[in-house]
Amino acid sequence: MSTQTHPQTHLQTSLQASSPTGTALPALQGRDLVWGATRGGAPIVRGVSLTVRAGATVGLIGPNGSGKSSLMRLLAGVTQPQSGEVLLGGQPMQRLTRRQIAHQLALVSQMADTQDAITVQDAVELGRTPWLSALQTWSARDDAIVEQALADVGMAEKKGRVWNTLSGGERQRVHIARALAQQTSVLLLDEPGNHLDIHHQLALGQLIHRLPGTKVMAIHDLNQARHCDWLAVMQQGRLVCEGAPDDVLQADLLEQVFEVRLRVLTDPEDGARVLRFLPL
Ligand SMILES: Nc1ncnc2c1ncn2[C@@H]1O[C@H](COP(=O)(O)OP(=O)(O)OP(=O)(O)O)[C@@H](O)[C@H]1O
Repeated sequence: MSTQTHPQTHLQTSLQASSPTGTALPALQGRDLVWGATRGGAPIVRGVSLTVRAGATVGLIGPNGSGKSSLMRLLAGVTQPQSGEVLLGGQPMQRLTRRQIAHQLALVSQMADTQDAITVQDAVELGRTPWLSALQTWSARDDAIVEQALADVGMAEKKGRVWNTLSGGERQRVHIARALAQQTSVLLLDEPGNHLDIHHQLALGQLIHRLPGTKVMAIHDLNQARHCDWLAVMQQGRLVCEGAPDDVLQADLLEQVFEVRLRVLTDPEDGARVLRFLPL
């Protein structure tokens, strides 16, 4: 597979471009998205187009402040682009109701918090809200889905705990459980490993990759990003490169985008490649 670099970037133009789309309808698509122009300044998201194939796990990488979270919020329909559009399952998002969006897409955002004195169980049950109505009231199936989501993130034993007594990592796991309970075909995760200890980071990585459906996650750990099917690289509000992880995570790109020097090591035990980063 090849990488695709984008016209705005100074990065070297890539090999032949291959579409991440395949033949199926993309699960999620951003078209020429622009957002967040400050007075007299450049927009924060600057003409980003990204196609996410159904069933793919896409990693969004880039330095601090490059616009990953801003792009995630646009793709989730939480903020509206100043120009461009987002298509969800082929449908322009602006024509969908909040409930229709919530049936298809869940977002785990960074720094989401609440002051409400809710329990872990209450927080995860919120994930079922889009599916409830006067005709569709809470059922045993909803209980089972919530229970499974709590178990998936290892929070079942703490389901009675009150939100403000939880640690940062526990809160993050509850956010993820709430999104899992929403049972959508598209899951957007903004730095899901944030606050998690190494055990829970690995467990979460395995869980995310086991989950069916389409996943887009902003991620800082480039060794973990290698497990995605596709990587998209943000720099100064632009998507500057995308492709298969091993094609994207090359020394020249890492030097230009992250200002680090790459060394690739091999684990003598299983032959796995490990990326090591050094200052330039
Ligand atoms: N609502 C806002 N108003 C003004 N500036 C904003 C707003 N949201 C984001 N920014 C700015 O836009 C830039 C991109 O922010 P964003 O959070 O999207 O980056 P990021 O790539 O997710 O960063 P990080 O890796 O640090 O989480 C940053 O300089 C940030 O300060």
